[in-house]
Amino acid sequence: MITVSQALDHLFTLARPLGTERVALAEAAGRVLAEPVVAARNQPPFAAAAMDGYALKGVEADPEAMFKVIGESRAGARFDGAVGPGQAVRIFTGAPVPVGADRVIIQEDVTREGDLITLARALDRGPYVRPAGTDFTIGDRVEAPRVLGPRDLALIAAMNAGDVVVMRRPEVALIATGDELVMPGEEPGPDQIIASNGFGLKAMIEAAGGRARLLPIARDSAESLRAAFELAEGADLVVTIGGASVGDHDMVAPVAAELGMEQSFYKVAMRPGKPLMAGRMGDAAMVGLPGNPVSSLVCGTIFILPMIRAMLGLGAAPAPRRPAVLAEDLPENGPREHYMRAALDGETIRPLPRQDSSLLTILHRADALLVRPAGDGPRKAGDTVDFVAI
Ligand SMILES: Nc1nc2c(c(=O)[nH]1)N[C@H]1C(S)=C(S)[C@@H](COP(=O)(O)OP(=O)(O)OC[C@H]3O[C@@H](n4cnc5c(N)ncnc54)[C@H](O)[C@@H]3O)O[C@H]1N2
Ligand code: MOO
Repeated sequence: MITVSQALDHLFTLARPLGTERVALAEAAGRVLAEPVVAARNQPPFAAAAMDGYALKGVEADPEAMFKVIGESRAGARFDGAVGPGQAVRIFTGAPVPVGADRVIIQEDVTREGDLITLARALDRGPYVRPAGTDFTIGDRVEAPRVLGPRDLALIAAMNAGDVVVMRRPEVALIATGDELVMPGEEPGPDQIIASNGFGLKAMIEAAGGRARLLPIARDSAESLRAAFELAEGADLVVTIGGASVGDHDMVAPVAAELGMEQSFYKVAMRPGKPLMAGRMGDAAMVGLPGNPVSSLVCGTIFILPMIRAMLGLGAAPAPRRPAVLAEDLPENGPREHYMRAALDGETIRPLPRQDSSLLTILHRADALLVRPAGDGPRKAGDTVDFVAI
C-alpha cells in the first residue's frame, strides 16, 4: 500500500494540463485564464470628472468667486475648447475635463444665474479630477493562470478584451457500478439501493471547473462494464465508483486491465478510501473509487479535485489543509491516514460521533475532514490538528 502523498504524485503524472481554447468574455466566468490579458488602453483614457459640477482653474477657486460658463462636457461628448481665466465649463461625472481646467467644483457649491456662476463661501476640497490612466495604463496585465471571477471579468472587459484564452475544461466520465444500484427516482427492488455517489462527485467536479457526465450504471458483469468504458470514450478522466475491492463481483480492475489500463497503483493507506486504483487508459486517466458513499466523496476531495486543478493548469498541489484546535481527546490512529468527518466551530474542530464510511448523513453534517496522520499518537483536547474544508 502506498501513502496518500505517493498516490497524489502518481495521479499528477496522469493528470497533465490540458490544452487551451478562446472563449467570449461573457462565457468566461469560472474558467481558468491560460494567457495573460494585457491592457491596450489607459483607463480613464482622459482626465475625467469625478463629480457633477463645473470645471475651472483650481488656482481661481476662491470662496464667492464668479465665473462665466462657456460650454458643457458630458460623458461621451467632450467640450472642445479650452478653459481660460474666469471661465468654467458645466461638467458631468465621467466626462473629459477640458484643457485649461484642473478642478471640478461640485454643483452643490455653486449658484448659477444664466451664464454666471458664483462659488459658495465654503468649498468642498476636490479636485474631483481623475487623471488619465489612474486605474490602469497600457501594458498593465491580468496574469494567468487564474480562475476568472466577477472582479477579473470586469477588469478584463475594461481593458478591452472581447475574448480570452482559457484552459479547456476537463471532461470526466463517471461510471457507477453495481447490480444493487438504481437511479434516484426509480423504483428499487428489495435488494437494491439508490446510486448516490455520482451526483456528489459530479457537483464537486463541476464546481472545480470540470465537466462531468454521469453514464448509465454498469452492472457487475464484464460485458456491462466494457460497454460503460466504451461510452466513456473521449473523456480526459474516467472515474468508476464501486467494484474496486476484492470481492468476487468487483470487476473494475480486471475489466480495466483487459481494456489496456496501465495501472499506476492499487490501494492507498487511508481511511476511508483504501481500495483506490488509478492508471492510464489510452489517452485518459482512470481512477477507480471505492463504492462506499463517504469513501468515494472523500477520495473525490483528496484526489479527484487536485487532479482537476492540475488539468486546468492550476498546479499539482494536494487539497489545502488548515489548522484547528481539537475539541476533544482522540485515541491513537492506526496505520492508515484517517480523514475523519468533523464539524468546525470557530477555531475548534470536533470529530462527528460515527465514522463508518457508509454514512452520508454524517458527511452531510460535516464541514471538514480532520486529518490524522498514519500512526499518529493519542491527541488531547486543545492540540492543534489539520483539516481539509469540505
Ligand atoms: N474482504 C474485504 N472486504 C472489503 C475490503 C477489504 O479490504 N477486504 N475493503 C472494504 C472497503 S475499505 C471498502 S471502501 C469497500 C469498497 O468496495 P468496492 O469499491 O468494491 O465497493 P462496492 O462493494 O461496490 O460498494 C461498497 C458499498 O457502497 C455502495 N455503493 C457502491 N456504489 C454506490 C453508488 N454509486 N452510490 C451509492 N452507494 C454505492 C454499495 O452498495 C456497497 O454498500 O469494500 C470493503 N470490503
Ligand atoms: O476504505 Mo473503505 O473506503 O473504509 O470504506
